[in-house]
Amino acid sequence: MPDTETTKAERHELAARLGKRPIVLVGMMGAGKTTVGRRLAAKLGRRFLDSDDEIETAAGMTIEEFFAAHGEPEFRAGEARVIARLLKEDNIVLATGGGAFVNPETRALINANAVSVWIKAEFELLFSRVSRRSNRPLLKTANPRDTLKKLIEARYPVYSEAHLTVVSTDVPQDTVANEVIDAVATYLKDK
Ligand SMILES: Nc1ncnc2c1ncn2[C@@H]1O[C@H](COP(=O)(O)OP(=O)(O)O)[C@@H](O)[C@H]1O
Ligand SMILES: O=C(O)C1=C[C@@H](OP(=O)(O)O)[C@@H](O)[C@H](O)C1
Ligand SMILES: [Mg+2]
Repeated sequence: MPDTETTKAERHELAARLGKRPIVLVGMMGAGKTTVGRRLAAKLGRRFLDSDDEIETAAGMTIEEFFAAHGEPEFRAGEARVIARLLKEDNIVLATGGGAFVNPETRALINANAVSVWIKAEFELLFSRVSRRSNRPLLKTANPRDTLKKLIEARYPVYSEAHLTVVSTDVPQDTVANEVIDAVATYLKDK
């Protein structure tokens, strides 16, 4: 979408309706939460935060190293704490790690304090993206395709509790970011 006067005006209106409330992106690994979130924040003049980045900085190690050193339960506890803290920030776009919204307390906190958006992508697209890099410890199994399928089955009902869903097909991240803006604007108009 070109950065026309109309879209600028629409973004202004969106900002007014949204106030300082965070926009939080949820969904499967590889959906594009981090890349789209960064783009979205730039478009809206908001600060971009990523729960995985915060954990990496606080722990002084990568997510992969964290899983290896401390295991998944400790990662999930840290993730929940980090997100609760970040949700107190104003004017942010927060990209969560794919498992964060599965935690019922985190999910309730996000939905009470932010506008949540499920970035939804179909299996083959997700798989092609996550298999390009090997930094997702949950997929280090004998059959990563099967693991990803099972995670999708288990998590889709949970992600559907987000306020909004934006389907990400194989289009540029900029397009997906604009679709999120449109979806949030429509949602807030109905409120
Ligand atoms: N719309 C898009 N078009 C092309 N590549 C994308 C798009 N969204 C994400 N990607 C790529 O897919 C991979 C996973 O994206 P990422 O933002 O890390 O997803 P998530 O944070 O949801 O796991 C990255 O290599 C990223 O560059
Ligand atoms: O789906 C998951 O449980 C995870 C997703 C990852 O984040 P992205 O969704 O940003 O890849 C990261 O938090 C960790 O590897 C666990
Ligand atoms: Mg991410």
